[in-house]
Amino acid sequence: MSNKGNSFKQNSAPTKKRRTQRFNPKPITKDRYEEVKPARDLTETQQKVEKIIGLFLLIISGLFAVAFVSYLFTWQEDQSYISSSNGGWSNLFTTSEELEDEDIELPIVENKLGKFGALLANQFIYNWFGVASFIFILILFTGGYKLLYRKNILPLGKTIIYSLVAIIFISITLGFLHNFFNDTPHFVEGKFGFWTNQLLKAQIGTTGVGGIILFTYLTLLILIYNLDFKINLRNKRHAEEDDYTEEEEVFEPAPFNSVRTEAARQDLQNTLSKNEALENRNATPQSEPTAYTDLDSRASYKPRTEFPKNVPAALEPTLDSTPEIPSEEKAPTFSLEISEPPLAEKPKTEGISFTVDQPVDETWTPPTAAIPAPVAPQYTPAVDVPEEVQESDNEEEELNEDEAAAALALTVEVVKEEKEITANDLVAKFGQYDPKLDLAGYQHPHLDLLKEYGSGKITINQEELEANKNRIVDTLRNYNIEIEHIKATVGPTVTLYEIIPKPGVRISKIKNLEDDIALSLAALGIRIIAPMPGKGTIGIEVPNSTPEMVSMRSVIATEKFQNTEMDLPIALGKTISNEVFIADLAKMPHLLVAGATGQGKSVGINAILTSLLYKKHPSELKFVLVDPKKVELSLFKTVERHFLAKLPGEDDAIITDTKKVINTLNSLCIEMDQRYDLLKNAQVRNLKEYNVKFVNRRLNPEEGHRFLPFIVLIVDEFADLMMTAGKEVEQPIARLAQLARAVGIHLVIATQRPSVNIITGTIKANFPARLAFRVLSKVDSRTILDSGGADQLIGRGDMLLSTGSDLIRIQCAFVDTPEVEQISEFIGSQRGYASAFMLPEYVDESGEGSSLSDIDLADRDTLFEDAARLIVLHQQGSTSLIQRKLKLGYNRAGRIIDQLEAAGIVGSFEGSKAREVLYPDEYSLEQYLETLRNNK
Ligand SMILES: Nc1ncnc2c1ncn2[C@@H]1O[C@H](COP(=O)(O)OP(=O)(O)OP(=O)(O)O)[C@@H](O)[C@H]1O
Repeated sequence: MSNKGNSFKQNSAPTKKRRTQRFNPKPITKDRYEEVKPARDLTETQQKVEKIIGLFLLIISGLFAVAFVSYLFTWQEDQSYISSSNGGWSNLFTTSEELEDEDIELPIVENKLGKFGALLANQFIYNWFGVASFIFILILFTGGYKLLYRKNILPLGKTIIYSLVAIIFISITLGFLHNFFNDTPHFVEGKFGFWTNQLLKAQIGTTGVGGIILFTYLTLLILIYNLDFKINLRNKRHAEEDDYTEEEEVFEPAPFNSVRTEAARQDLQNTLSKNEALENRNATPQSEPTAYTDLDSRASYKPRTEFPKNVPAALEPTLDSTPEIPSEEKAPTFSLEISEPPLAEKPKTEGISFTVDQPVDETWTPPTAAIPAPVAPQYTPAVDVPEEVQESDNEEEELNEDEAAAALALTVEVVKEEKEITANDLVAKFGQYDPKLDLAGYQHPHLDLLKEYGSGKITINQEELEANKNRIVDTLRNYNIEIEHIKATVGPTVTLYEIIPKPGVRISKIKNLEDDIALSLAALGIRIIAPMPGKGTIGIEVPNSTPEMVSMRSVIATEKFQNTEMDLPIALGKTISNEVFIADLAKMPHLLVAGATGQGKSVGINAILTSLLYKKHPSELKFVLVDPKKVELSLFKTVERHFLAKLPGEDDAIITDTKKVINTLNSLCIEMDQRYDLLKNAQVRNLKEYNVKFVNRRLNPEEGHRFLPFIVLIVDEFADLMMTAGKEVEQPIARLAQLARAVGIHLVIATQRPSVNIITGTIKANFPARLAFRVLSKVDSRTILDSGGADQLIGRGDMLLSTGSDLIRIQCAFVDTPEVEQISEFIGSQRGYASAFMLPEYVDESGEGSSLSDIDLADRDTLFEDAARLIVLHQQGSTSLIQRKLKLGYNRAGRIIDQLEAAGIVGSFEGSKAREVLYPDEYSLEQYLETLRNNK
């Protein structure tokens, strides 16, 4: 795989162009136009008023533009009319004759907007803010556009605030510059700019005003671009180095070959080992790669010439705090905080041999020419460190305590400073590490690849509402339940009627009437929520007679999705109150999806994938796609070199074969373990903190550190896997679900059959977020959601999301196969990485992988099925049992047990113990045997 893409040089010496790309906010393109919240809350009259005001503002903005532009050319000619000494605005109401009497020449004005235009432009430009007044046109246009089209061309609030600030500063700055260019017309800065400057000048002089203006602009640059004052930093560093050299002389021991040197070095090692102990408080072993950094620090005790000045990064002993992602204010997005397991508790994978095939494209290649490799100090080769540290431990008591304390204090300080400077220096010199640089020209899919379905608006059928309301009230009245108040909220597919019963009515009574209400409304999919959490009402959800499709486009186009700061935003659809629902997969942190066949599960999975593809850059996210059905996810094959991850040596990134699924899951476990080790070395708690540190060049790629993309595992048909591989799949899935969230590995597991032997207790416990499409029975609904409800959904993307505490009904966004194809092709046609993201290699621990795969299940023993039943019945996987009961010879029984293992009915050979039986009951076995027979 080529490594050129992300070479240090490319990522280290940003050209001017690159900086601009990084710092400049994204240009506003048509795709980024955001839709304003639907006008469903407004009455028709209000909507009309809004449109009229919008149109008015747009036209006014056009007229302002005409008046202002023409003022620039005609102000001199119109001077006599507009000057306040001649009457100013009051002239507007004076007739031509009267003006003529006052010796004002005709034609009165040249301004293209006539007398009014001349006066208006004069007011804004001359009397107020000078040419900066043109910005008012932008404000009027943005406001007008928003009201008329119900779309934001720019965020209105921000535009107004920024524009007003800009008007003031531009006016003042131009006023200041006027001091130096006297021949410019006076209206350039307007009276505001002029007088503000005069006032300030009187107090602090021209230089003072210049200083304030410069300060203001630099402050703005810092606020917007976090401007770096590199020169200062570098100077500071040199100054510090110089200071340090002086101190260094005090501590410089005698020549290295003398006995005294050896002792001094020993002391130093002792203090360093203490220092390391302090820094790695929570158990970084001395031989861990961090020694590299510390060695560099040790080198600081060598003469200057050997100091590795350009060490790429250094570990920073304090934890970086990750900036909090502001949660969406109004949106009902949920964020599920689950405390991460302490690193120490992370189980280790034992006995699995693997080699790491590091995807070079994803890593920062260490400097070669630009930055010399660190010079290892001659007297302390890296490999010697642990040994010496041990020795020093033994001699610790012999140390002179005072000296040690002094040396320790100094060392800690020096080490810290050097690390700080090295990392900061690198950032100052080369900018932050940019993971996107390899595919800098990558374009996110644009909105036009998605289709608009339906009108996108909710049509309220008053008659239907009224009729349903009456029927609900009547039905309840038949059962002597009186209602105080009833209110309807119309969603895309379902209308929610909230009722407040008269005091004294028992809630359970209404809940029991579910079927009766459904009967009276002659509608499927009635769901009663009694009581509505946090509302004090009882909700009755009734399907609309004409459901509205929610298109993926209408969800992706919203401001809420475009501006979301979530790590892994998934736009699921719209809630019952027609609000766009976006959830953060990173916080869920895993999602279990269930639904009977044909109810919208595949569309749901496509919606999840599409949202992530729209939002993330290929460097930030990789998918592991498991598709036993072989057809559902094959559309994503084209994005292999951008977004997919696979095992080394595999041809296909989309995994369809059960054995390969097991290998991939185990490989993901290894990736998880490796990531935990990296996190531990970096002394951070999660992927985000880790990446922040890496981007700030505080982690050394030579120690194996790399930018870590999120990995999302999507399994389209989990039941199939559980049937064929049982525990072998369940175990790694459970392990990943328990531990992987902190290292950015998230799982989305879908199943048609939410039965307890598929969604086992272990799996359920680790998937707090569950998404249920319509299922066929209440039992299934209980299995997936721990409550009923999913059996009452109406299908076609109608779904319930359980977040542990809440149950939210959502209409899933619809994205059709051709759209997904187009998106994949759009991404696939762009330049990608040399290959898919490589997962660590997994070699089957038992070494039986190859021999098992040699077994051809199509060529099963005639007694294979009988043996399987026998073993499942006795729950004992032993060859001798088959031998005895089926009266077979050892060899044949042995062959059958191998076949049973290859078929995933029994586990692997476990020495003297009987093999594990992977099917709990005959029923599941029979189902599996049937699949085997059909596949024959
Ligand atoms: N969100 C949605 N909005 C409107 N219609 C939908 C939606 N989701 C699914 N449908 C309709 O339902 C049909 C079946 O959906 P889908 O293929 O996703 O079902 P499924 O649960 O994956 O079925 P299977 O498990 O058999 O693959 C779609 O072809 C589409 O017509």
